[in-house]
Amino acid sequence: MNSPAADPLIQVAGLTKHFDVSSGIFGGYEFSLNGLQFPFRYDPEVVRAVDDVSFEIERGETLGLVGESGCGKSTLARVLLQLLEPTAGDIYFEEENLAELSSEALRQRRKDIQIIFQDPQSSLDPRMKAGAIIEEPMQAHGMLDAAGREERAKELLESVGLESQYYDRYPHEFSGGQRQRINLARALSVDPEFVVLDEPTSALDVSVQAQILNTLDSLQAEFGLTYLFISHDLSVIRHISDRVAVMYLGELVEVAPVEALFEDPKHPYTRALLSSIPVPDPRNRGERSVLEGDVPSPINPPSGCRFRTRCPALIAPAEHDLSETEWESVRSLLRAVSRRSFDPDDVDAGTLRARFFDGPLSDAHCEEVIDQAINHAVTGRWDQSSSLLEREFSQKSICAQSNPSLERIPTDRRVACHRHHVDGGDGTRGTGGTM
Ligand SMILES: Nc1ncnc2c1ncn2[C@@H]1O[C@H](COP(=O)(O)OP(=O)(O)OP(=O)(O)O)[C@@H](O)[C@H]1O
Repeated sequence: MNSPAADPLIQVAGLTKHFDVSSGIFGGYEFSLNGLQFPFRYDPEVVRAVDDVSFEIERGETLGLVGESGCGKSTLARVLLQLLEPTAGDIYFEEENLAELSSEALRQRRKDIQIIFQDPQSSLDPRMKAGAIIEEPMQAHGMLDAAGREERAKELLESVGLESQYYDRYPHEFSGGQRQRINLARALSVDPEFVVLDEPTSALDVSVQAQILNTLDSLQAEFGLTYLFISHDLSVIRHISDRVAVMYLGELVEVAPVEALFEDPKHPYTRALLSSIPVPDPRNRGERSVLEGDVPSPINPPSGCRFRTRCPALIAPAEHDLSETEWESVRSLLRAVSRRSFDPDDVDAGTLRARFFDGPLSDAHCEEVIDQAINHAVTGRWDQSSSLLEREFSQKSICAQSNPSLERIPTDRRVACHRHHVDGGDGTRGTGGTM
């Protein structure tokens, strides 16, 4: 961590979770018999779900965690909750390293960390009444006697916006929003310090969502709770968070106070995410999204910056002598070829070139490469075209050569982007234009 938080409740250092998904019973192993190599080699396939993630959560704050589906948010939450063992890294709770606790101390600590899942239905046992559901964790931790637990369960029902007489009702007698409130009461029953909310409102109607978010706000104040709020819904994240961590392909790319992040996103991925929020303007019907292409596989993520294959701000290779406008045109061609976004039957080399470039490039080598790449593309040789562009341009960019770490930039945030790790930190130095 670059700089410790004022009063961190949770500190996460270099947290990593990889899943071995090698197929077959011998997946992940290489055989050798009497020094001879087995004729088949099974390369381990590893999903890099969470990779070297470090952050802290201050006591009493809500840290929002946002990112596209599959970027590792839920895995991170499960590792934090000790539901999954980390591959590497440490989690400190009130400065205690959870990995170093005895099993009894860890059992006690588990009480302090609770989770609320997305689907309020499946997490409630249909055969149990609300009261018993809320009391179950207290019983497991030996808290209070039966009468004390009942009293506490009834108080909690009221704290979460229900009525104490609901104590004897079964889950099917409640609406989706009410069931999520019962989950909240159950999580709060053991008096936790930290609650992970994993898409807690995604399965609910919009009007119910807002009510639950308001309840979460008041519960935080009443019980002094610290939240990690996971969502892919940026408007929910903006409503609830004090700070926001943006995750892409297993890594954190930006961590910033909520308003700073929404008003002035620094990482190109954050910018792309924010610009894909639908604009509620009837004249502007386009749901503008600059998030082009698919998320690469976490089994084989791109070298260097993992966002570089979709990044509209890829930095020009230092060895090329291109103007900003020229590099922008090269970048557009790179993205168009990798997305195969034109039909080779409908376009000849001259027309395609004119779509991206005003005239010949000032760098003779680049000019030659672009010519070849365009010729490959218009004859349907997509792979040759994209590997040539990848080799001559993308791979030579610093973005492909080293993975930018999450560094504090001269504002109030941390960003993992080479563009911001330069003097001034405004991300505009060097060839490549502004983002
Ligand atoms: N048990 C597992 N075994 C193998 N791969 C897994 C396992 N759990 C998650 N993954 C993979 O890890 C990556 C991260 O998944 P995760 O569910 O953490 O992402 P997420 O951001 O929470 O996505 P979503 O918003 O869709 O829930 C994905 O590629 C997923 O397929």
